[in-house]
Amino acid sequence: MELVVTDLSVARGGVPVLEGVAFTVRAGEALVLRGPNGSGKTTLLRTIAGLQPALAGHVGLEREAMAYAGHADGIKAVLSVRENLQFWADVFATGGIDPALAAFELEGLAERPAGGLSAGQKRRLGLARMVVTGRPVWVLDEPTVSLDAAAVGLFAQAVRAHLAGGGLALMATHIDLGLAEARVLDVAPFRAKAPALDDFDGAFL
Ligand SMILES: Nc1ncnc2c1ncn2[C@@H]1O[C@H](COP(=O)(O)OP(=O)(O)OP(=O)(O)O)[C@@H](O)[C@H]1O
Repeated sequence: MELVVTDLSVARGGVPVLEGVAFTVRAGEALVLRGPNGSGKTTLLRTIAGLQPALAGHVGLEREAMAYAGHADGIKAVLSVRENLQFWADVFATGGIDPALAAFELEGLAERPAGGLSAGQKRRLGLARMVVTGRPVWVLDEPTVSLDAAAVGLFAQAVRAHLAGGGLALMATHIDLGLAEARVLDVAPFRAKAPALDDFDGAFL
């Protein structure tokens, strides 16, 4: 299993953001995307996860291999923590949810309605969903937002376990996860160039 991204160009709102992005992430590896606000990390992750079309280039893995966690946690507020995870286990036809509850220390919150959780607890539940999917490729956008230091440690542990099990992870984050083994890719060199104006005067009309 490997994620091979070749000459990928991505756009937001029809405007090219990054172009010529290329990298490979192999089983057991994590790649962290870095870059300033607005540099295109979210757009790149969404494109790789198949949530929006690419302008050009190729993602060498099918969407079904990936589990994506974006800024929204994808939580059903009226369901309990346990019911939320069971829902995802049913959707992905995977086994029990206990390892996911344990990985993010959610056992004590299992019967609580998810809508009443704190922001960090909701994020822990959203990340526990990744464990439940059983999918080998985790695509994570700012996974540690709202997490305290202890929960960041739980997340790093969960990623390590995922890699050790033959999975791989691609994530955008501004903070140091303590995953020394993760490679880092700065997206800034891939910034799309502004298109050349072929009608300079017309641009002012
Ligand atoms: N609808 C839109 N039309 C045009 N440009 C947009 C639209 N929505 C977002 N953008 C721009 O696209 C660029 C890429 O945004 P993106 O969210 O991918 O960046 P990011 O690297 O994830 O940023 P952050 O670190 O702040 O999360 C930004 O400059 C943003 O302002």
